[in-house]
Amino acid sequence: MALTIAVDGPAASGKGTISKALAAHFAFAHLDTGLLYRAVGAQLLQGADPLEAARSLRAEDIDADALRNSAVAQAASKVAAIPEVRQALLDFQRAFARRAGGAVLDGRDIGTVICPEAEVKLYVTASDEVRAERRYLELSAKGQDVTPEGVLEDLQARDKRDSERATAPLKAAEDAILLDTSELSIDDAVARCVAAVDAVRNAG
Ligand SMILES: Nc1ncnc2c1ncn2[C@@H]1O[C@H](COP(=O)(O)OP(=O)(O)O)[C@@H](O)[C@H]1O
Ligand SMILES: Nc1ccn([C@@H]2O[C@H](COP(=O)(O)OP(=O)(O)O)[C@@H](O)[C@H]2O)c(=O)n1
Repeated sequence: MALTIAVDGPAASGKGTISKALAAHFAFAHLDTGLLYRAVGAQLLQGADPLEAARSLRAEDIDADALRNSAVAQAASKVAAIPEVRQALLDFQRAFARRAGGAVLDGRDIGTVICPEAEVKLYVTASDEVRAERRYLELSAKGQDVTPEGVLEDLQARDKRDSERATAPLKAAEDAILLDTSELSIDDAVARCVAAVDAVRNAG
């Protein structure tokens, strides 16, 4: 049974890790929608007009590794507050969600705006300190010049901007399953999500 799985949550909560694992487990396609906003944010940093950048974005041009740093993340959350930018990225995400073989999308507004009809919605959280520690370890392992305090500030500033914006703010859909991963290993978090998806598949 092909499903759409929507995975939302704040920065570095583990939603990408869970989404990738769900896609591999169920042989569904996966879209990290944050990369779309990061790609537009990176172009803003190079002086481009964000709306032009969003309209001309080609998914195949996105270089994920080059986009995973704090400067691009901040720029992403700024362009993400522009309603026309979100609108320009909407059709691509909706088309992806309807793929015949099943799809997992992760972001901020997947369960609320992009795929309100998704059969499974997960909202992944973890405490600020845990998320900052994980992101700090991730970025410093890649050789980036980051401090734990700087990473915590980056996450909190983005979460505030993402939650308070008027268009498609970060929030759990009313019918989302909430998962706090603060005290869960990756394997345990993924196992719970697989079980949640299986419950829907078996009921359907
Ligand atoms: N349950 C977990 N326990 C420990 N580390 C985790 C867990 N989930 C994710 N991570 C790690 O935390 C970092 C951020 O996870 P990621 O999935 O990229 O978050 P998000 O997509 O929400 O930004 C990654 O380095 C990832 O390996
Ligand atoms: N569906 C989405 C996905 C990301 N975003 C924005 O893009 C930024 C980067 O998203 P991301 O998912 O790559 O960030 P992390 O959670 O991985 O740190 C977020 O802070 C949001 O501002 C969004 O507004 N809507």
